[in-house]
Amino acid sequence: MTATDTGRDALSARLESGAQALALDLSAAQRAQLMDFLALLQKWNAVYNLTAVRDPGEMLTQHLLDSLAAVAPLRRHVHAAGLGAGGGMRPETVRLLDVGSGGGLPGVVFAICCPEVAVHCVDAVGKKAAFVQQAALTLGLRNVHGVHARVEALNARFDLVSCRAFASLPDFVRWSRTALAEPHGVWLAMKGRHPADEIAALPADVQVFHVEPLAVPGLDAERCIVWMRPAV
Ligand SMILES: C[S@@+](CC[C@H](N)C(=O)[O-])C[C@H]1O[C@@H](n2cnc3c(N)ncnc32)[C@H](O)[C@@H]1O
Repeated sequence: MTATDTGRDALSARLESGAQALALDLSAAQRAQLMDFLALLQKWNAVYNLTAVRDPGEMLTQHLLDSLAAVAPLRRHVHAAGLGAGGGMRPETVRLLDVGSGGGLPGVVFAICCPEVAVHCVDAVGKKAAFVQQAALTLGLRNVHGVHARVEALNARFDLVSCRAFASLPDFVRWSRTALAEPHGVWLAMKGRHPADEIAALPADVQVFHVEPLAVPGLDAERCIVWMRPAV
């Protein structure tokens, strides 16, 4: 066994215990894809400028586990809203747009954990979208698409529009509004501490229907999801 194998085994054990702490049901194949995605982020970070985090253990906590913390809430929403195969109301594939996805966070993690969701990772920087496209090919993820565009320029519509470390809530909803399928579409914004000021600055036609606290295993920091929808 090489030192690289040992490192991967240790990270893999941390991923498994993190998933357990999040009560996340992941198959062995999904855990392997997450580890392979982490390896791709590490390998190509210098070329594509994907993240300021360089240490693999830090990448695991700050990127993978942080994104994984939002998976159970995403699965719950997809199920409760009757989206996705077998959901009855809208049996076709669920469409999610991850705005300012960078190296595919959280979009690629969502796609690995939720195969019924077609994830489009949009970024204004071409090489980041190219990395996501390449990662999708390498990992065999047919439900991931890397899109090089500014979100404001998109014409397509999505059932869910997510972001992480992207912009203030008012800018996020303003720039992505035309990409949200109405009336059922929702925004899922991953944030640090409860962003009361940003919520207060939202336009009147956007309603926050839930601010959901998240606990990231191994991270002593506040995290939440701000769930929003168009106000009727
Ligand atoms: C701080 S990074 C966050 C990347 C990733 N979501 C993460 O959590 O690591 C913000 C990303 O938003 C992208 N971006 C900024 N403005 C954008 C726009 N109008 N449309 C699409 N992407 C944009 C940037 O290129 C950058 O990759």
